[in-house]
Amino acid sequence: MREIFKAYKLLFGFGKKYCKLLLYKVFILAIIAGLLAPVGIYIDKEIINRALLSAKFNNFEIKSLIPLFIAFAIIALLKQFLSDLSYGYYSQKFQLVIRTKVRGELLEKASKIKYEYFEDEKTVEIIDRTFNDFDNSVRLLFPMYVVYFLTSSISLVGFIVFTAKQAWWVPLVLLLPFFPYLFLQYIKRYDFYNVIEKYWKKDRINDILAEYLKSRNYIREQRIFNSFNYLIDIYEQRIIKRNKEFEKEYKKYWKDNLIYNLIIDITIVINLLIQLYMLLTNNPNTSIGLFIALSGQILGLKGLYSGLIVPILSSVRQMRYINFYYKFYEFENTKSGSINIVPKEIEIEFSDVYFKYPGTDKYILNGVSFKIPKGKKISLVGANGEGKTTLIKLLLGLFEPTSGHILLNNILLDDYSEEARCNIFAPIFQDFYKYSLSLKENIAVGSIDNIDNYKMICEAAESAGVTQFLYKLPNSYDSQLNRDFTEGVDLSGGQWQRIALARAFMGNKPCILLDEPTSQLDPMAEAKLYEEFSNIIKDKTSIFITHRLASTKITDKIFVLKDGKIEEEGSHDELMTHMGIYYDMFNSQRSWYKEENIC
Ligand SMILES: Nc1ncnc2c1ncn2[C@@H]1O[C@H](COP(=O)(O)OP(=O)(O)OP(=O)(O)O)[C@@H](O)[C@H]1O
Repeated sequence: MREIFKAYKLLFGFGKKYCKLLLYKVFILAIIAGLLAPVGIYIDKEIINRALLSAKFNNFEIKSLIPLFIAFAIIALLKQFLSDLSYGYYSQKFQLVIRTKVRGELLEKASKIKYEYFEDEKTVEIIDRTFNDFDNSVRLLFPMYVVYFLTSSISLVGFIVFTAKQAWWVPLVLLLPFFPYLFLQYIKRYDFYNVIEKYWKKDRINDILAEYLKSRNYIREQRIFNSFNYLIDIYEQRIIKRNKEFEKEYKKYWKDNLIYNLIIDITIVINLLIQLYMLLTNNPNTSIGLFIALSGQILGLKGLYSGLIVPILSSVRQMRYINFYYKFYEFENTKSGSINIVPKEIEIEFSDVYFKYPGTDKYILNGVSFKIPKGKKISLVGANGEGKTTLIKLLLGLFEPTSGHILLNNILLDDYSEEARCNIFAPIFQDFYKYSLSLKENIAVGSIDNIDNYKMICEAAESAGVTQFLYKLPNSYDSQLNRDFTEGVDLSGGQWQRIALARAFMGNKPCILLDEPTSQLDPMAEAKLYEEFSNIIKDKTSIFITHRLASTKITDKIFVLKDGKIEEEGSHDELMTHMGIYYDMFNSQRSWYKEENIC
């Protein structure tokens, strides 16, 4: 219960902050809607009693009934109007506020939390559900449940007032099944919600599979490999299995509901009989009018009960989603030190760095130590999965070392502010993002502060060779990329890679980190880029991850990563003389090139 109050405090806080008036309007509306029930009973009673009286004495006077008829019509219309206003308008409006303002707050928080939360399944669930389920829960909790609960409570009070006048025990009979009904519903429904929760993980896996079946990038491969039917089969089998399990739960739920409904139905009959008894025994506070008016309401007792119970019970379920919101806000923000200066030159030092990914036991880095002097360029090589990209992620502060230190110009990396770090490093990963934005924006994301610096964007594009295909684009730098929009243009992998490179050249950052920057370029383009590279990166400190060992020649030194350690270190010639891992790797590639030449 405390959690529910806490959640409503949070929601009313949003309401107060973003739409104060709406908050008040909802409460006023709910109170009016609640009052309509007892007022309706009174009006119905009066109309029937007066009509019967007139008929008895044969002096039917329509005039005296007109105000009552008008009130009757107003109540009937108002009921519908208030319901539409509440569920059709206020509810949507509040959700829109949540979707825009609160989601904006969530996005801002997401931009600050440590990157590691996006790579751990447990925390990914929290992020996913905060974004997807939270605003839906909010819509239900407010205004829906609030209106539902307030309206039903006030209606019930009206009911109690009318029936208590007949005899003190009549409202008790009315309320008698409420508590066992609430209790049974609580236990069973709670179970049912627990079952639903278990399916989140399975549903997520299915959703990911469904995404493969409808997303352009995946469909191409499925067509080529003809794996479409196989994936559809898996998807269908999973869904059928899930639905069967779910069906069992629904059946159980339906059976339980039969019992609840029976309790309510028996209550309805008992209360109707009580009203009849009151009428037949000439109870002074009963009349035919009241009997008919109350009977109508008693028949709707189920709605009244669910109006009281559903908001309470469903609120319990919604708390799970609201809890995701709290957990999300408990995520630590990326550490940001106090040093705001961006040095012109950077020296990088890893000192005995150990690292394992959060939630895993295996050390990916096992005591890595090295130093890259200012302005020097190194190649980082090693077999797949040796931890090259991981090392870059650590250098960027996306993850923190499990132990050991990373220093920039002899200062701990953590001591630099986040902003400074962003302005020091220009990283390009293998899986860089292809934004459905204009070419200009796609380049400028590398240093978004320079989005309007046309000269810088052009220079970055020139350095990365983007200008070589610029003439093919319909609107030059303003061309929309990707085919998500009708006017969008598709580019080749190599062309995209050049754009990604251009991002790295934005903002004149002192340290460039390139993770396989030329893997998609054709050999001539790659060779040319290497030629130009020294000029482009000039005095910048650079780390160059590559599997094409020929490219290591443009760097000053080569580090070979093996079993989480720098196993070899030196120039190309030194490592070749050493005849270790690098020597073997280089020779295997050399022989491959030779064979190809022979062909
Ligand atoms: N978020 C993560 N959680 C757990 N393990 C991870 C995560 N990301 C990567 N790994 C693991 O870390 C190891 C190193 O991965 P990394 O991408 O750094 O290798 P790499 O040397 O860059 O490989 P490649 O040459 O294939 O790009 C791999 O075994 C990988 O499975």
